[in-house]
Amino acid sequence: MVLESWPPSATWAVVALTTLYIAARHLASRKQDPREPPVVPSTIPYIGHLLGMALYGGRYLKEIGIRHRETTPIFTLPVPNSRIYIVTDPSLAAAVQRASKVLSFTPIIPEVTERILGLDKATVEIARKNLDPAPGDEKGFLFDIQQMVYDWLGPGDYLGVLTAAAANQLKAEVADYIGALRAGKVDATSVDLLEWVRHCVTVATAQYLYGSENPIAKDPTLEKAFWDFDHGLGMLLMNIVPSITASSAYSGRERLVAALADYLEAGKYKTASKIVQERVAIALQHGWTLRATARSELSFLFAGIVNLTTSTFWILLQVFADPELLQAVRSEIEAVLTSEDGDSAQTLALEDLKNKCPVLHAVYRECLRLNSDNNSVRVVKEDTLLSDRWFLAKDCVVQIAGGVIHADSSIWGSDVDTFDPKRFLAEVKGKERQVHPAAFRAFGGGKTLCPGRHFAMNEILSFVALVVLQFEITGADGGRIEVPRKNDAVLPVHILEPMVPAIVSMHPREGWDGGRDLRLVLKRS
Ligand code: HEM
Repeated sequence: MVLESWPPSATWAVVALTTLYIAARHLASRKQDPREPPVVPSTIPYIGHLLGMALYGGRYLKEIGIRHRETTPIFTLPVPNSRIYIVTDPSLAAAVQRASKVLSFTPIIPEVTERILGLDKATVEIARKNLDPAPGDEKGFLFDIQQMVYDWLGPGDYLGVLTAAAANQLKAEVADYIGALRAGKVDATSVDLLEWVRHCVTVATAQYLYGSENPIAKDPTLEKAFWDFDHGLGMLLMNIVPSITASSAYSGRERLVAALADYLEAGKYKTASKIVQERVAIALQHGWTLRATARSELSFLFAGIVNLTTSTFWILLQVFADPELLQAVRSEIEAVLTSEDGDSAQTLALEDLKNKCPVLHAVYRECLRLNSDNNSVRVVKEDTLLSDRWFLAKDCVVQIAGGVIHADSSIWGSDVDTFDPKRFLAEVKGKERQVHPAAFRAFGGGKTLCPGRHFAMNEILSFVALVVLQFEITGADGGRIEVPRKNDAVLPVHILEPMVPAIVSMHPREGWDGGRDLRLVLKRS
């Protein structure tokens, strides 16, 4: 009888597959604990969310987040053998940040860096040691290096030293470019603004961090290698035969690592910035080889370049796209320029950009809000009840969805998708804060808050001021600049890039300085 009904009819096959599908979907969307955050099932059980993230990047998560944020501040995405808990509410984000003992980023750092930087097994073992030491315990490499970077880049004398070095290096890059424009060596009417900012920031950062012997100064083709590496990070992270599936990123990384390794082995780091010298010293104390240290230094170069580049690009584009805004920002900057009688230079005190240019500062904040879809990631080290309410299972992942929070109209207003620096003006002018402090997520938050944020602001404001003072920028045809949409269909590893290149016309602003030089100092004397 059984054989008589074989093979099964198409109807039976459909019924069986449908039943299987419903059962799988039901199983995948079951809560592990009644207090677990609401589960959002995927169309394809178990792997659907992973596929969605792989295909649509950060936009996938953002769309789900925006759909569910009004009903719950946190939800669960089931994935094979684990769960991803997505937090979309600033108060709950702050609670995640406070629970840093049980919700921690550090356990994932060794594996992420192994994949992205291509660390060898022995070095990963060193990186795994004493990640979160209790007081009195031996401290591991990651703990020591993070502590040092947070201390040195925090407010203090060294921050001033590095800011002055970076600003003067950028000034030199801009001066070189003005020279090339005046000599007719470059086409002023067709400039890819992001490419231009990338070039200035990459060359300047390599120089102020690694000195004049830095690998990019010695071999300018490494600049392209750097951006190839950056654009393939998502694939490197997946780590499926990266030399084939992420070939440009892989070969860019390996070329940079080889050049940095030669630089370190030749002792040239002794002419680098003090912070780089200290980083190398810490790596050596913990038993890293110089060749492995080259990989860690690539990560520092990356941290110093990528977010700074795209943030500066958006700020310049938005300022020059709006004549009134340009006028406001330019007047503020010109108002803080000083010069003594008979002085052959005007002085720009970098501190004044931060404290006396509220519109510039507000544009900076608004561009970061609009273009940062950053996710802060934590691993659940033990079963946890977040805010006494939400059950989070051990070994699962929590993500604070910056892209969702930055696009939340209940926080930022109904014009949330529009560029409007005014929303930050009151805050910058020191009036009462209108939004939860954890709602601004461009620098992450809690224990992983970006250590470079003070420095980044100083450097970006200086670079923008240099360009606003010295250039006229219009659309390529001489008309108004069109601001392209951001490309959010990528893994949001840094401030998002535009969907299409912004091609502009860039001319030196003649006569603005009365023939005087521009001197950059930290503070007015
Ligand atoms: C606008 C510019 C910048 C933005 C938006 C930015 C943003 C971020 C973000 C979102 C993180 C991860 C935080 C998290 O996971 O919660 C981070 C980490 C980091 N940033 Fe920045 N960053 C900027 C500039 C810089 C600069 C200029 C430097 C250094 C010169 C720097 C150094 C670092 C370092 C070293 C880390 C890793 C910290 C760790 O080890 O935990 N950043 N940054």
